[in-house]
Amino acid sequence: MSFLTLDHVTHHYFSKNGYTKALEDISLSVGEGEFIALLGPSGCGKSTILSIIAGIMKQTKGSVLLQNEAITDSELPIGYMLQQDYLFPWKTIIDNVLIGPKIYKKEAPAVKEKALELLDEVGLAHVSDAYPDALSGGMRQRAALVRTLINDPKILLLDEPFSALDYQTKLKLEDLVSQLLKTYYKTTVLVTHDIGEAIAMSDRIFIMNADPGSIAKVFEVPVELRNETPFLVRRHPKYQIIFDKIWKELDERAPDSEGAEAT
Ligand SMILES: Nc1ncnc2c1ncn2[C@@H]1O[C@H](COP(=O)(O)OP(=O)(O)OP(=O)(O)O)[C@@H](O)[C@H]1O
Repeated sequence: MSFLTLDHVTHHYFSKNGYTKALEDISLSVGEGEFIALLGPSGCGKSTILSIIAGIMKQTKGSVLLQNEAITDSELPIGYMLQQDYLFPWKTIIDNVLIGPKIYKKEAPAVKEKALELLDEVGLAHVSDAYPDALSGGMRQRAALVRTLINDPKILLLDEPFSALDYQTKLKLEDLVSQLLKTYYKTTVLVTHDIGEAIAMSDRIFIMNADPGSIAKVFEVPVELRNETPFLVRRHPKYQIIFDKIWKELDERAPDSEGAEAT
């Protein structure tokens, strides 16, 4: 059964520069606990999809359903993790993590205990009383992840969350995030430009067309890869096969590709 459904979603932007058809008839469904990735050329509407799922903006046409019902904002069903961590510099890590429960009046000793437990799981227990500027980029992103998870979102939206990190930190964080999301059985939509990251973390990968944004192709990541950690996926013999197929699909869609010019 579908947990998250986009049903014939179309979105048009109207601005002083005119009118942009950002998304055209997007239909996709994500199962509970499934991890999907959206890959596609710049401007194909990946972030627009996330904003619509998050309820930050309303689609022009179509519907977004959670367990077959329209999403309401009453119970914090969506968690968002972005390239920037947006931690408040004047608050300690634990207080940053507890912002959601505070806003939603769900502060309780048990929630703080859970927050400390999650910080421990991501290796940040020792800096719970530190301020964000004392932490490295990778540590800050881990804190941002805990800040999202403490609200127990039904869906997690990851918008290029590792793209500002150095390569080694990024690989380590992919492993940690992947393991944590599997443990908590979170349904996740990742937007990335990194094919390797999409393969390493996802169950299925949606390749998008631009102008207007639409789903071009869906790749299922082989089950043998899904059972590995993201770091080890990259060493699996099947990794290069799926990487090459996705590369070819994206290359055909790149604005300066020979394939695109030939059509
Ligand atoms: N606020 C806006 N007003 C007008 N047009 C917009 C707005 N936001 C996005 N667009 C346009 O909608 C289309 C989709 O944009 P979107 O940012 O969702 O793409 P994307 O795939 O996330 O791009 P990138 O990979 O570069 O982040 C683009 O043509 C973009 O120029």
